[in-house]
Amino acid sequence: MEPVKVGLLGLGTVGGGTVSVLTRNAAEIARRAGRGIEIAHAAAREYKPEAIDGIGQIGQIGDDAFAVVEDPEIQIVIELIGGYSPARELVLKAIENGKHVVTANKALIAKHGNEIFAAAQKHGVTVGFEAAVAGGIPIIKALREGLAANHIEWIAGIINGTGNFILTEMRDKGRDFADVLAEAQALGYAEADPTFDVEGIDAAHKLTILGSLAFGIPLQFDRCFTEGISKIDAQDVAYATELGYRIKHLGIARRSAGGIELRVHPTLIPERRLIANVDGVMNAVLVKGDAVGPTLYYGAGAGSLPTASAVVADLVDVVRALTTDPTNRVPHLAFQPDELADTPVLPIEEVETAYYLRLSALDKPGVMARIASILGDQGISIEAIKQKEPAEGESHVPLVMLTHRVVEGQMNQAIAQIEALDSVTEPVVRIRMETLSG
Ligand SMILES: NC(=O)C1=CN([C@@H]2O[C@H](COP(=O)(O)OP(=O)(O)OC[C@H]3O[C@@H](n4cnc5c(N)ncnc54)[C@H](O)[C@@H]3O)[C@@H](O)[C@H]2O)C=CC1
Ligand SMILES: N[C@@H](CC=O)C(=O)O
Ligand code: NA
Repeated sequence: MEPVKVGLLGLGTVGGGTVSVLTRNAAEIARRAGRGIEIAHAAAREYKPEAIDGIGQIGQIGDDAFAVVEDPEIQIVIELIGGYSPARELVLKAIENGKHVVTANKALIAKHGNEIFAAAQKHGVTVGFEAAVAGGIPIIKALREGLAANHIEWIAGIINGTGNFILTEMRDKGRDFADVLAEAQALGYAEADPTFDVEGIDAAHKLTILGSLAFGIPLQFDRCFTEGISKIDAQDVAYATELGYRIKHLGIARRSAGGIELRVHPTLIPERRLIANVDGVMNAVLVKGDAVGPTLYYGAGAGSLPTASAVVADLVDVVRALTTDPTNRVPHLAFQPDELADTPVLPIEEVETAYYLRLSALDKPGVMARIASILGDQGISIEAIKQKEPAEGESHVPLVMLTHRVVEGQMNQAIAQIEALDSVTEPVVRIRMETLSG
């Protein structure tokens, strides 16, 4: 049989890796897919030909991405340019032209996925996006297929490689934030705009997708609570370590009584937990299903070849299904499109969790009692408290506390009252704790 002709948009970190993987493993991939796969037409504004193994295998390379999606020879378009626009227009045009799409673009799927999947359904084509979440880890496949029997209770994941790389290097080697970020950029891990990595936006894109796959709800990126790693203080990393915890940037999607929690934020995790020991660019996703129990998926969350592994896996899936009836294909969001639920996504004020608090209070009688009574009035009980040594010549002492679970709205009120005390001069630092198994 003739090889399938695919079009490739973007020849950067992931695009280049995709060309390399398709070249080096061509024979095995063809044995799996049932046909050879040929990159007949590629487009990139910029690329380094010398850095891409197999570049010579590409039929035609130009700089006009729309020429690829309009090319009648192309059956499948791989979108690896990133960003919202023109990626959205290119993908919609490819779909309208009856082409299947594979993309690594989580920003695009999280924000425009509902529109894109509806268009794909209308035109009988598939959009693969395995590379969009946790890089090379086949987590989308696991949720859509491997765990299809389960009522999913929660998901918790380290889903940004750049952020995890930064936190790990800072903790283990005492390196500077900006210096590690520059290295992550040089290694091709970071987003075009690295604030997406460090402010949690990239993780929120990915969690939005995971939440929809797990709970069968439409994609709602705007409802995902998002806090990044840029404000994590070295003091808190050290205090957390003393208390037996690691600080990781976690995405949590969880069913609770009132709705669904979708939140990404720095999180204290007991250091004995496997996920607390996932370091560097590695990602890990924990999924708890009612039948299977907890499951854990681990692998490289970013980088050229690991991400290309997921892109090419999607490509193989699409090629295998080219001749099947579109209605028999695995649904994009794991649930049939007309079976998506309108379960609300909860505002963060309604989420219940435990907290690490650090505050700086004047070292005089009665202050601690006042703070304890504010917390008590909000129904917040303290599990552990440590008073640290004040810095030389300082009249304020750092107080570190771990609380039991409380609804965030109540914690907000307690923190506002504590910060209003004359004896407390700096904002209270609050880091949420991982309490899923509790
Ligand atoms: N780098 C990584 O480790 C991972 C990246 N991703 C996603 O993969 C996608 C690609 O990322 P990277 O390869 O890292 O980006 P990159 O910046 O290395 O490469 C982007 C490529 O697209 C080209 N391009 C951009 N706009 C274009 C346009 N309008 N027309 C034609 N060419 C255009 C650039 O010239 C370049 O060749 C993004 O959506 C990113 O979020 C997903 C998982 C991991
Ligand atoms: N910038 C992202 C790339 C992969 O999705 C990350 O660092 O995780
Ligand atoms: Na993946």
